[in-house]
Amino acid sequence: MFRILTFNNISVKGLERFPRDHFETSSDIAHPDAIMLRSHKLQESEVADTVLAVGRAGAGVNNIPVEAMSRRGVPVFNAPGANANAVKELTIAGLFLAARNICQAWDFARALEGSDQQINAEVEAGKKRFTGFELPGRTLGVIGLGAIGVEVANAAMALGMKVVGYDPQITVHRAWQLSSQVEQAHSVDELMSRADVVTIHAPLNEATRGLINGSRLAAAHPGLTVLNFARSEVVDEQAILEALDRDHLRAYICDFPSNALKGRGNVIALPHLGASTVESQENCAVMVADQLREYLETGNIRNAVNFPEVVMPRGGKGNRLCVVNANVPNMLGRISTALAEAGLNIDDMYNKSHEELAYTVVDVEGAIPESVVQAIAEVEGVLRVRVIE
Ligand SMILES: NC(=O)C1=CN([C@@H]2O[C@H](COP(=O)(O)OP(=O)(O)OC[C@H]3O[C@@H](n4cnc5c(N)ncnc54)[C@H](O)[C@@H]3O)[C@@H](O)[C@H]2O)C=CC1
Ligand SMILES: O=C(O)CCC(=O)C(=O)O
Repeated sequence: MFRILTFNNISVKGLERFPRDHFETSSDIAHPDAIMLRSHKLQESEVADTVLAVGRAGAGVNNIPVEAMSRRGVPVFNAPGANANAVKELTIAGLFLAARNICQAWDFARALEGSDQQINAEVEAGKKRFTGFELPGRTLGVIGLGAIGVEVANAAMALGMKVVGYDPQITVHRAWQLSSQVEQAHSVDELMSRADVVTIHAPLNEATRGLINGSRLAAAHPGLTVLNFARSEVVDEQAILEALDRDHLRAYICDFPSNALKGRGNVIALPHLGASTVESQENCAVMVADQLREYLETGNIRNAVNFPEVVMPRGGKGNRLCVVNANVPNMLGRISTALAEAGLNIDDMYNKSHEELAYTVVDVEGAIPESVVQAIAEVEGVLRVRVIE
């Protein structure tokens, strides 16, 4: 029986991927084998020693202590692309809200009082305050051309915008998906100097914290609009507010409310709704549940942010040994020596590394004695050993 501890509202469609005869899922489990969560800050919870894997039913993993999990030999899975359409749609909605001052205009209209004739008079007199701009010909700068950024860039092209993108680590896969009309910026500064609207779709990490700062805003076109559906900390919020106060920034549209943003006419802060569609919640939960289940049952790893991709079909009738170790020379030799010394014949073997970690899966003929597991666990650099029968 595998026990999955859940945080947040995980789609039932995802939880149903765990067969009840050998999986238990609950938000109240003392010694879980895995954790499945959305935005819960795992840094604030104790992660039990029994945890073999963590699954983020979403894209961003800044709410998970990934490095600490790596040191424990625990893969952290996410769901690349599974919520990209949802975030794209909300980002494009944010673009329209900003371009046409829709929220401010709606507030104005909702507050109108008097007879219909009086309301109509106020509408005609007041509407000039909400004059907006159209998108064709305007330039959208997209920072981060991954699953979401590429979809936003392509959608903006279809709306007639010019699009300039910046991503120092764009993958070949994403580059193929991107409209060939999207122009490349070679730096954030270049992108900001060319854009009328900037949208950020990069992960939060030390390189992206405060990416949109005071000096970058000052160098941007007057009247710039910033869309942030990534994470609140990728912008320097104070610098955003100061640029809004100077009317240098036209609007800030984001998914991350805060006290400082409250009550500002040219700020729209949504309650972290980017991925909140039925479809996206299902896609993310199903994808991550499948990955967790496969890892627990077979040791195979798909879409872990801190581990290599290792998928080896299960061969023979023997045991499978899964070893997580530091990515240093001769580990593979020491694992296979320990197996050979115990007279165990290897059916199949797969070893791959990712940054400082390596992961080895070995199918052997017959059962692996506990003494062999112990010997491998004691090899310097081995972080975790697991036998799957
Ligand atoms: N508001 C919401 O509900 C949601 C927010 N997000 C946020 O959006 C982020 C992006 O999501 P995806 O597109 O699915 O991730 P992704 O991993 O597919 O794409 C991220 C892209 O950012 C690029 N990147 C990394 N560092 C960069 C830098 N310094 N400058 C420019 N680009 C950089 C990467 O090379 C990658 O291509 C997530 O990490 C998460 O923080 C994601 C889903 C929902
Ligand atoms: O699960 C959610 O609603 C948040 C999604 C998100 O921020 C992400 O996937 O990075």
